[in-house]
This record gives sequence, C-alpha cells and structure tokens, in this order.
Amino acid sequence: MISLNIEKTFGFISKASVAAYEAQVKAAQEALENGTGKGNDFLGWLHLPSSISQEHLADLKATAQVMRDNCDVVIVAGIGGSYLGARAVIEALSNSFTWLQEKKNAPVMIYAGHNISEDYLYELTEFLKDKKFGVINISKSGTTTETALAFRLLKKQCENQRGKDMAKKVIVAITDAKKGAARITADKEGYKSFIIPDNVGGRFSVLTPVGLLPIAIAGFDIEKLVAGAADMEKACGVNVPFAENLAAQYAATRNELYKNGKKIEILVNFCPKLHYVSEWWKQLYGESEGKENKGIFPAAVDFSTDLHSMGQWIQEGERTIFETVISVEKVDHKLEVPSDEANLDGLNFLAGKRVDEVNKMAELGTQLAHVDGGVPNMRIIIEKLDEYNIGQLLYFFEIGCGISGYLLGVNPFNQPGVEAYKKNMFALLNKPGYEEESKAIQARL
Ligand SMILES: O=P(O)(O)OC[C@H]1O[C@](O)(CO)[C@@H](O)[C@@H]1O
Repeated sequence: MISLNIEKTFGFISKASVAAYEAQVKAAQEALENGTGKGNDFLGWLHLPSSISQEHLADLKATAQVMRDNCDVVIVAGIGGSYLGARAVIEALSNSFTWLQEKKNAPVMIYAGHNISEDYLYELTEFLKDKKFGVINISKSGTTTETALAFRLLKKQCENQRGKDMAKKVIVAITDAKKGAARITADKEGYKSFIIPDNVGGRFSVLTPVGLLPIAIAGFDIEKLVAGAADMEKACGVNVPFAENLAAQYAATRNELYKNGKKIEILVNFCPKLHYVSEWWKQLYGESEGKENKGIFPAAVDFSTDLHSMGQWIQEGERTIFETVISVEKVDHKLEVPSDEANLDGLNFLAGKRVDEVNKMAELGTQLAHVDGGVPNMRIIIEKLDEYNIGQLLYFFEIGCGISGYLLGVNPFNQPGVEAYKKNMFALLNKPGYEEESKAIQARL
C-alpha cells in the first residue's frame, strides 16, 4: 500500500496540532459519507472504485479493442478533468519514448481540445493527414468551446479521410446522458457513447469512462487500476482510525500548514513520467479549494530538472511553501553507471551504482536541504509505477481533497469562478445570447 510520511512537517507545525484535527476530519468524512455537506450532489466518485461492475469494464475493453484494431493514432479531445486523468495515467505507465518507436503495441495517444492554439490544431490536422486515426470526444457539459472546436475539425477530417462508416466506428463520445451538443451529435451520428454520471464532476472523473477508455486503448489494465483505487477506498474509509488513515492525515496536515502561513503546496516528483499526475492534481485541488478568497495554491515541479530552475526559489524564496513529494520506491529497469578509465568527467565515484541510487540520493539530499531552508516536507511513498499503485494514488488524492475542502469550509465540488473568462470570451466573440454582455465589454475596451 501507498504510505504517507509527515514527520518532516513537525519542525514547523506540531504533532499535537495535526492530531487535534481528528474530530473535524471525522465530521468531514461523515459529511461525505452521509451526503450532508456542501456540494453533496457531486459525490458519485466517493464509492466509484468499489461499485464499478465487470460488465462495465468489459464494455470499455470491447470499445478499446475496436479503436486499437482500427486506429494507429487516437486523439483524446477534452480539457481539464476531461483529459488530465487519462493523460496522467497513460504517461505514468508508458515508455518515455513510446511515440517514437517503430513497432507499437497500441495506438499513439494524442491530446487536443485543451487549448485554442491555431498552430497546434493546424499542425495536428497536418500530422493526421496520412494516419488511420480515431477520436474520443470527452466533455461532461458537451459544450466546452476548446473541445467542441477541436472536435468539429477532427470529425470533419476523420469523415473525409476515412469515410463516414469508418468514422462512425472510430469516433466515441463520452458525455452527459441527455444534454449538451456532444450528446446530440453522438446520438444523431450513431457513435458509440459512454455516460459521465451526473454526480461525478470532471476533476473526479478519472475512474469513469473519461479516464478508463483512453487508458484501455493505450494498452493498460483498467481492472488493476480500479482494484488499486478500491483498496485505497477501503484504506481511507470513514471507519479507519484517524492516525492510520492516509487521506485524513494528508488533509489535516496541509490545512494546519496553511493556517500557519504555508499558502503554496508544491507537488514534487523525481520521475518525469509523473508530470501529468501533477497536472491532474493541480486541477483537482485548485478547482476544489480555490474559492471564497481562500485555498492553498497547488503548484508542481519535476525534479531534479526543476532544481536547476525553481530550486533557488524553493530553497531561499519567501517561506510560504511546503512540499509534498511523490516518492517512487522501485524503478522498472536496471542501468548502472559505467566505469571509465580516463575518468575525464570525474564520475568514477559513481561507477557501478544504479542510476536510481543517484536519483534517490538527490531526493534525500533535496529533502534535507529544503527542510533546513524552511520548507515543510511530506512524502507519499508509492512502491512502483503500475496500474494498481497509480489507482491507489488517484483515489488517495480524491478523498484527501474532499476531506480537505470541507476542513477549509468551502464547497469542494463546484467551480463557479471558471465562468468569468468564458462569459467575456463569448461576449467578445458575439456569441448569440450574449448581446448585452457584448455591448458592455466593447464599452470597456
Ligand atoms: O467536461 P467539460 O464539460 O467539457 O468540462 C471540462 C472542464 O471544464 C471545467 O468545467 C471548467 O470550465 C472543468 O471543471 C472541467 O473539468
């Protein structure tokens, strides 16, 4: 099982102050469990891992097989919670150079619909010109502009290039059961579709088809992923005592750090494959907690890379940060530092050592240096990067977020602030229905 070590926060906050959260955490857990807290119409993720049926997984795997049989490239079109979970898991589990390898055992996964860059979309459509490609159109609301725009382009290209019949086979929609343009299009065109349950918000949807279908297409074992999440659901259950409950400890510790002026949490990895786990985590915690002028700012770094860019700030900048390190115990491959007779680079002191040992010493050295520099440190220890462990990690962060949001006193399941930019953009683009806003915004320019 994943474990959590909070010992290196105790020079900054006391053990007793974290322990004092027990009753508050229990109340938050019960509010989640009984559906009595804020945002209680969005708790579908809470027992999702333990309630996913074999039939549902079989349906996902069958659709994944159709895509694998008919596509060399699959575009995951989605933004925020409608793509980050899939990308996080796929990149954590993939060979770092899989997309460059000649012989592939799964379609190349590409992401779109998460920006409005004309160059990105142009270059994507150019790249796809001679490719057997398919598309997964993912949008809970079914109306998100970034995704809808990319899908409009990709749908047209797929139909033109591969013919209407094949396009029908290799375009899949994941959206609301009834409403939104993505649902209307899927029903009208006869696409295979999956439903994002009403009571699961985008950032909590990685264990719905939103995450599971792309992950299965990329060739990973979604049963093991769900099994890992289900075991974490048990391990972080409402009846697991506070001292043994990882999510409870994490939520309490970060809230106590926040109260003591640590306003920024930096999620740290020492393995570049975890970059998108951090991106997923940033949305999960940022959208959930950043409201009512409150909330820890979730940031992330990839070490040791960023030790050579952000390391200075972290070591000696304003002391408003704490670090949460995802520490992976075992690597997949073995590579030793070779000995070199001339030793021109002076690295013979490392000869015979595993590269991972060097990385682990960088990790330990960094932890000690940053703690010495005034940065509290938590460590999430994960045995290795496989489906089962990543499944655990995802659910740990989800339940930790639910508890933490309630401790902070906000509704962790809405995101009203995201509408502000959309309203302005629609007004500036003269979207029908925004006539008043258009006038008002023009007057401000
Ligand atoms: O799945 P949708 O409805 O396209 O939304 C995508 C993302 O946009 C947001 O709604 C914010 O606008 C996120 O909460 C969500 O994950």
